[in-house]
Amino acid sequence: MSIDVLQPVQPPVDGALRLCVDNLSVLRGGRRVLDRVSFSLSAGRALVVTGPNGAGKSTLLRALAGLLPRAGGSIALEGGPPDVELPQQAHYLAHNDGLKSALTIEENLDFWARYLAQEPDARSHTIDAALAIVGLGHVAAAPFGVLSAGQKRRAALARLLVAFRPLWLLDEPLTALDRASREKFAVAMSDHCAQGGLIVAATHEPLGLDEAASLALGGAS
Ligand SMILES: Nc1ncnc2c1ncn2[C@@H]1O[C@H](COP(=O)(O)OP(=O)(O)OP(=O)(O)O)[C@@H](O)[C@H]1O
Repeated sequence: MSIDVLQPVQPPVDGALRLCVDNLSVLRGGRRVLDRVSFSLSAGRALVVTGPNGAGKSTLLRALAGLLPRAGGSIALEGGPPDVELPQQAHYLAHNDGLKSALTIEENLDFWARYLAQEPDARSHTIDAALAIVGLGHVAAAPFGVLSAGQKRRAALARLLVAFRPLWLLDEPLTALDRASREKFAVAMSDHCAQGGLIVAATHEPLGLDEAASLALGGAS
């Protein structure tokens, strides 16, 4: 199978990255869902985005991932390679797991690792290592489609590990995870931050990170 590859991402200078969101406004269906949202996040830090249903958490993540246009304001990942766009420096984990039902978990992760065209980087995990971290080594050869809901989410989280991207954008990452899996993923998130990564996570539940900053969005619908 031949696949188009994204531009390789050079590892950022540790500690130099900073996500800066300034007066961000986003419309959905003509309605201003995000109105002049501002925050900044340094390398090594995590931001937990909270708010009631409809507050705009997914909208914020999609805008950061470059999937929704801005109605105003700016988004910048400062300190990274100037010729690489922000979405190519990010992993975006949506509600959808982003894996193919008919492919095995190994095949899915192999696709993502090659698609993301990672240069050799000590911060990327092998597929075996990523599966071990999320506790799916025993079902590596099973089609993604036959997994349980929690196993599917764990496979989606393994996708974050097989190619290093400094910025993780996570929409309800803990959905369907049992307690042990949540604890393991909390360790993976801490490790990512310790490596100079940044995390923006929308969640209704505690992420298990001790020192995460928080951003509360208002306005339910
Ligand atoms: N394609 C769309 N067209 C019109 N309105 C939309 C569209 N997508 C989302 N919205 C609206 O935008 C608002 C924000 O939705 P969003 O999914 O960002 O909320 P959320 O905070 O992530 O909610 P939840 O906690 O339920 O996941 C909601 O009122 C939603 O109905």
